[in-house]
Amino acid sequence: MSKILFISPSVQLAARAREIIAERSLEVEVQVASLKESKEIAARAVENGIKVLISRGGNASILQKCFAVPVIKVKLTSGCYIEAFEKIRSIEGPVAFFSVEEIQDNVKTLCYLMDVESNFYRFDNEMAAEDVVKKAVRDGNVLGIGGVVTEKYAGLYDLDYVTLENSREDIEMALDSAQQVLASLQREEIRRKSLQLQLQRYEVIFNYTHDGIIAIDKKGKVEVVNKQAEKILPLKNKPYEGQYIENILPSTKMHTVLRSGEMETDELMKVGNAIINTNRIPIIIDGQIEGVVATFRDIESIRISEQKIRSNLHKKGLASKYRFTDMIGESKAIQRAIRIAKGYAKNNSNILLLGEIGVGKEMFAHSIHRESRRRNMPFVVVNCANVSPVVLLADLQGYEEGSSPFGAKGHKEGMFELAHGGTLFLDKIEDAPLGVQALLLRVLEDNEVRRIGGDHVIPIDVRVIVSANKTLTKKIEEGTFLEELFYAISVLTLEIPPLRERGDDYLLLCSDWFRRSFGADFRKYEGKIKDIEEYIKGYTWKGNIRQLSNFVERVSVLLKNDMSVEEVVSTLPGLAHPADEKENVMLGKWTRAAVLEALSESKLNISRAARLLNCSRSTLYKKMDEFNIKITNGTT
Ligand SMILES: Nc1ncnc2c1ncn2[C@@H]1O[C@H](COP(=O)(O)OP(=O)(O)OP(=O)(O)O)[C@@H](O)[C@H]1O
Repeated sequence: MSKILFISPSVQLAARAREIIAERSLEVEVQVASLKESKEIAARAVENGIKVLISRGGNASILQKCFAVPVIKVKLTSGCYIEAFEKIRSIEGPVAFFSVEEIQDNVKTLCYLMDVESNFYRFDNEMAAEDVVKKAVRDGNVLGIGGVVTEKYAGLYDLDYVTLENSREDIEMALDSAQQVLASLQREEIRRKSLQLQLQRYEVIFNYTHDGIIAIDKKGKVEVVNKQAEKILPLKNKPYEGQYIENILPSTKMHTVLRSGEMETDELMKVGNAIINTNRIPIIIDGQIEGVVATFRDIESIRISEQKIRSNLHKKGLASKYRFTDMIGESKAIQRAIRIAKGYAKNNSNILLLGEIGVGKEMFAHSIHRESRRRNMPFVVVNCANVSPVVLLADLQGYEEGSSPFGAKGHKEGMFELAHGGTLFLDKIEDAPLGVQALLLRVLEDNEVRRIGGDHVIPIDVRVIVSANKTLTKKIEEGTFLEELFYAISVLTLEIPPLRERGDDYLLLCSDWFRRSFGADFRKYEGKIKDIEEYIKGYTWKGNIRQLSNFVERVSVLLKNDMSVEEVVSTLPGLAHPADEKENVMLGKWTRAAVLEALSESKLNISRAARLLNCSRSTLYKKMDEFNIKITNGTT
């Protein structure tokens, strides 16, 4: 549909315009209309989507006054007067020029040079047109020159008349201008729409983010407040926009950032019962502070919703059970392993955990998952030892209806599918049969899995952590473990030290397990337990963690059966030579996230947070300073 309408006051002009439009294959509609009709026609056209109007003389002036759309005028250039001046030369007496706008100066100059007595009459509507013609006749003019409106009245009052017609160039110029105006309007429209889209997008983000947001201008007046900010903060004096920030949030610190221009991030504060994390960011344009935007996050509620997700996963048995803080051990060896594991947790590559039986490989896998970005997604454990290849394949791949290798009914999701988005822990990978190894290699390479009997592949996003003992290398040499699979799973490798290399950690483990084993009765047996602990202090534990846990269990049973300490110690098999040296160096325990979590859990109570982190208040203050964690008393 055409977007340009040419409203012509004369039939002749319309015919010429149509000719040019057809020649140049333009999309322009042409209509002939008198001064009276043109307004109505234009109104309808604009309603139907016309974006640009073209017209001439009085019509054009009226349309310009009445409509917001651009109106392009077909101008009467000096060339239009050639015919008129030919005629003037052949007559005697004054000549009347009729026009809506001022007659061009060069026409007046020509009259002067040709010694023509000329009178100029202007009008701006139909009635005025008749009046000016009557006046011209009364004034004794012998010839009238003008457009089609006055032509009609010249005939009526018997005035000889020359109708001015536009040249081809005049029409072409108007058509070109109209095309250019339309093109720029359309460009503007596209820009406007994309701006609107962007604005709407920001509005949605602004109102549906979990963060509260407040923006103030350079005078400290509130520009916007989102819904979350209202929920999180005790704001006063609605409506907020246009008010000084202090009026709606008296203890705000946004104006200090407005003065300093320095951003303040991750400040913690207590608002009512909630712990809020705040960022205050100055908006700086060309070196000038133009305002401040502050974001607020209720960490308590985030923690609660994360807990909800985790508890759902727990219900399904797909959540990790341990985190690094559950790990007992202060030896250099275990702390080094924990530090490396925490580094691996941030990465997304597959991990190989190497270590003897019961050194805590599975506990490390759980903790790595818990520390990783995938923490709220499933953690799935698959034991590769002592399981038949058929069962293991069916467990990993899943099967479609009617394809169960055991004739079971229905379909089953495979472990890879269950672990989607999270972590799959393959325990004792060295025992995986070759067929299973081949499947694992395929899945790890392609990131997709196909159920047994399935006809389509399922894309998966899973991080794989595997555990193995030292026999893995031997199996690769023997050819019973695929070398390619080893490379795929061992991008990051962590060797977990055996308990005998962890100094006095066995004592810490014992003491923790005794507490758990005796529970509420601990106080009753505390004396005897202390004696046992004193006794084993002089020895080095030669067994692994599992043996130590069995030892604690046995001692607990014996003590509960009223055996004396002497009797109990006589049955201690795992103890050997006295420890040569004590290793008790704390390393790598501190992360910003751990400090924030402890502060959040303790509701910003420094003493409680320090207890949670197992350190003194002054150490905690030092660490908060190091990690740039500030606690303020205000609300923002
Ligand atoms: N540092 C630790 N602190 C507290 N408990 C631990 C620690 N390391 C291991 N344990 C406990 O010891 C037991 C054995 O740990 P885990 O199952 O993680 O070892 P593993 O190396 O995976 O054993 P396996 O070789 O038999 O698969 C678990 O009950 C675990 O909770």
